[in-house]
Amino acid sequence: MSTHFVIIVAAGTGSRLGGNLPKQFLQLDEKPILMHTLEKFAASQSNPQIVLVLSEQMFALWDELCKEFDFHIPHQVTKGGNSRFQSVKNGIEFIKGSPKLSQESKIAVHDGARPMVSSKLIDELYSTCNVDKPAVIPAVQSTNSVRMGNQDQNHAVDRQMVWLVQTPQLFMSNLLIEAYEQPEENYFTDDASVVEKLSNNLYLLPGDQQNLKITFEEDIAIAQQLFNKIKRYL
Ligand SMILES: Nc1ccn([C@@H]2O[C@H](COP(=O)(O)OP(=O)(O)OP(=O)(O)O)[C@@H](O)[C@H]2O)c(=O)n1
Ligand SMILES: C[C@](O)(CO)[C@H](O)COP(=O)(O)O
Repeated sequence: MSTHFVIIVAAGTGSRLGGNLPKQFLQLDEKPILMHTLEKFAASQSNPQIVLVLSEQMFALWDELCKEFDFHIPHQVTKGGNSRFQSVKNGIEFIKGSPKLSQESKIAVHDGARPMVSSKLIDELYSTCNVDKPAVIPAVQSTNSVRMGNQDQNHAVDRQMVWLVQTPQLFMSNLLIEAYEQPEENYFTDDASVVEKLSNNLYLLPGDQQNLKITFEEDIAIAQQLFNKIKRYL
């Protein structure tokens, strides 16, 4: 059976949230956000090898947190870059050194700042990705009406045609590796936009409204409410 991988990018500074520590190290439901994210992959049936991309300055902090929270999920750490693109690229370079990488391997790329991802969604994504669907992207539709343009000039668009993209994004290894060989562009805001240059075969799989990205301070409060709700049903 071939080995699959996930690159969890967590080398950002969290400038929109602010504070002394990057958001992925802040606590949610009594442990650092990033630990929730890794736990979801470890609990999935896909059970990918986890490559965690951290800013080099945060290596020591992460080690301390793992000891403090008795966190033992197996993972390998590599250093991040100055942009999300560069951090993913470093994660790919790390995987390229693995003897377990093969043509059949699937590589997911996930934001460390999305701790609410479900193991069910992770498994759906890994099992949908194959040679015929080499790029599988979770996405949800807008519950708001959508307009395109600027403040002065804008027009309504059919919201059925608009998809809000999430992570983890799943790729056959050779496609992702080749896509990340191209130079970085400003419009590369996710991995689908990088892969799009090589392939227009991007499949959208229904994502999950709860799979929110912690971006602003209020997102932590929303995520905590979701955790509380989940625990009430356990
Ligand atoms: N140089 C970077 C920038 C971002 N990321 C990661 O990419 C994910 C999505 O990025 P975002 O939510 O924008 O995080 P930040 O860049 O940290 O936030 P901000 O844009 O507010 O500074 C995060 O898990 C973040 O840690 C990364 O690994 N390396
Ligand atoms: C990758 C991503 O989460 C997909 O929605 C998103 O593009 C990241 O954007 P950010 O501005 O780097 O948070």
